[in-house]
Amino acid sequence: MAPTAIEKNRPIVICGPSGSGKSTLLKRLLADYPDKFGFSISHTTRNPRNGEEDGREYYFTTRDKFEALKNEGGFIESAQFGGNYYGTSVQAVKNIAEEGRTCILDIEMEGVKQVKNKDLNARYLFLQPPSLEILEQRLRGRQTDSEDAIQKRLKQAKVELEFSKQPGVFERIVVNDDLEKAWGEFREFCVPERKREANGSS
Ligand SMILES: Nc1ncnc2c1ncn2[C@@H]1O[C@H](COP(=O)(O)OP(=O)(O)OP(=O)(O)O)[C@@H](O)[C@H]1O
Repeated sequence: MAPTAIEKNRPIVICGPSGSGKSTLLKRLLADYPDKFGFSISHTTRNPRNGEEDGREYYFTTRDKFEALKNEGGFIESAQFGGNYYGTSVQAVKNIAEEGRTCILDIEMEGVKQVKNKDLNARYLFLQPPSLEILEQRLRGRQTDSEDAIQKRLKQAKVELEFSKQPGVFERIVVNDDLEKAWGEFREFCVPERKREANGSS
């Protein structure tokens, strides 16, 4: 039987503490392979703003439809902000595979557990900072977080590092010490050699 889109284009879950370098590596991946990857489009019950299109920025939906899909287990995760629902549906991830792209899910620990409960055939990579001390330096260095936020992130990082050690959760752990080395390992996981040689056609 021919492989399904999701079997051919397995989604990639990237998880790692805040400040471990996920955005840095993902930015490089998308710049180097602009046609290969995609991000799923979220559902929302909020109204579209001027210029927003259904299926581009969001899948716009009603509360009733959102709740029905949620009750059917159609969401990987969902949350409420400002009185509106937002969520990532299983189908939105499958849609990226059907377009011939690999869906990237940049998610935290709870999200990883949710994805594992869905039939998404995902591959899981954990990005690990070299140490908590270096993670703290990097969080301070990027100058985007308050002291309070840094402390919260470090506390959560400890929980996530423990989680990453559980056997069978992550297929690959990349330590982001030297950036070039981490990039090489990250790219190898996301774009295995044989696919690079085939120029992305396999
Ligand atoms: N190997 C590295 N060596 C030194 N600095 C690095 C390295 N990798 C990333 N950084 C720096 O560390 C900081 C945190 O990286 P980044 O913002 O990519 O983390 P993140 O995992 O995406 O965080 P968040 O989850 O909060 O978005 C950035 O300032 C980045 O430039």
